Amino acid sequence: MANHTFPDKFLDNLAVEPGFDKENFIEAHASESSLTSIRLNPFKPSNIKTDGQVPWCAEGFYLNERPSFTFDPLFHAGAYYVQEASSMFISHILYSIRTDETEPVRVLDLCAAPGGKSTLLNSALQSSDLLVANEIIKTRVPILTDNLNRWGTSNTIVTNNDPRDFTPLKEFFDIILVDAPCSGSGMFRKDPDAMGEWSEANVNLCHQRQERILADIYPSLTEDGYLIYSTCSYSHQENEDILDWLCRTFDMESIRIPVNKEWGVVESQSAEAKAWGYRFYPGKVKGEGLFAACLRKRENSGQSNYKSNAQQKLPAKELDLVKAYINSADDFYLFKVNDDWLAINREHKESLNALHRHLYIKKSGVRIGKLAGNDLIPDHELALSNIINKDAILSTELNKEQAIQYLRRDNIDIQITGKGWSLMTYEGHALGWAKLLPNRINNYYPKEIRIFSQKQE
Ligand SMILES: C[S@@+](CC[C@H](N)C(=O)[O-])C[C@H]1O[C@@H](n2cnc3c(N)ncnc32)[C@H](O)[C@@H]1O
Repeated sequence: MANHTFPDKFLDNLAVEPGFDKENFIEAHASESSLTSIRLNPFKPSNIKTDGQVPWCAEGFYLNERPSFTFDPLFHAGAYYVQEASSMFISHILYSIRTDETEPVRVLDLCAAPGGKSTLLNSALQSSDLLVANEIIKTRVPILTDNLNRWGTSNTIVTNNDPRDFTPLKEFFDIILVDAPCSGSGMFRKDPDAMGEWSEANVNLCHQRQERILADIYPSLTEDGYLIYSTCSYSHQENEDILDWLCRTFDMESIRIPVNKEWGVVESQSAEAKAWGYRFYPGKVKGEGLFAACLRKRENSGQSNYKSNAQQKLPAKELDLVKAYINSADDFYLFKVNDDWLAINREHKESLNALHRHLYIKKSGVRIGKLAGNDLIPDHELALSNIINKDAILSTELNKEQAIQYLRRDNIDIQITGKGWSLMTYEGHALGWAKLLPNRINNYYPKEIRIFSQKQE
């Protein structure tokens, strides 16, 4: 950080913000030490050693050293996600606003890739709740689906759409997270080179884009639904000014979120509407820069009809074959896309059909696989999912070295026991599939996500 200086006007602009401590902020950015934090997957319990809890997230933990995540099979199994600690505050907001968990909700994460906040939200949801994770940029969709596949839940749909494509889905989502594209100053400590790209002109452009995104998505929020807005920028224009614009343009009320004083989070209020915002400054919090706020919609955008009679006729024999691979199969809506069988929690069938009419769906629930005669060619998504019926399937437990060989798609040094499709597991967590043959193992770990690096960091 020593060779980087803050952009002109950046610190002057920040100096007027409540709770901003210039010296402390500069010192935090000058320090060489970087924070590493992970969030454990509640659906894949593990014994990962951690070094202290992230105060605002029960599943968030700091690590004193940054290990080589690439060479940790548990990372590939989805036992945890590597996430910056401040971001985890979004789940604190979700828990604060959601007082009745028996009432299912539809949640949209509009700007979702690479999926940090999608997996965070998903951890706080039940299978009867639906999470739609959307990413506008096509090339960023695969990383989002990979991360959600690793998380393993079956109540998630991934879409690849512009925010404006959601406008016709009137009153569809009960909770929308807009983790908006922003000028990124909150990441200066992690990525000092970003300082060179910062400018007031870009902050203004970001502000305009944020307004556009929010205007497009607003009709799809239900009356009394919650909008969670966040950025990793410190700029007033992208934060409190956006809250004022929302309250001026729409009928929305600000929601105050309880924060513990010891967390170091600064509560701010916008100038006009006095809407609450939560500012995270490195040096004050153990995390990077973040702004987050929550508002409730108080008007109705005119309901659309989402009832659908769409029904696929599915061959009963095939259906039975597929069901054998799923736990509590009757809880799922099974359907086919081309030759692939997929499963999503039964409650989400209508939502899926409604979304299908407006959006490009890239993932829905869990892809089970293809049938070839009486055999299932199982999909990688099924291996990582928490709906797989492990009793019906052969498993091969690997040690760390063998797991790395498997994740690289190398030959695995192992005595073969059994025959046919086998889950390859590490510490009991599935990594993917292999086919066991009498004298060799065919490694089916997906090529695109294999470990490419030869050297352990
Ligand atoms: C801050 S990042 C999201 C990080 C993500 N929520 C997470 O926690 O992993 C913002 C995302 O917005 C997307 N984006 C860029 N322009 C956009 C636009 N005009 N509308 C919607 N999303 C946009 C970017 O591709 C990026 O994935």
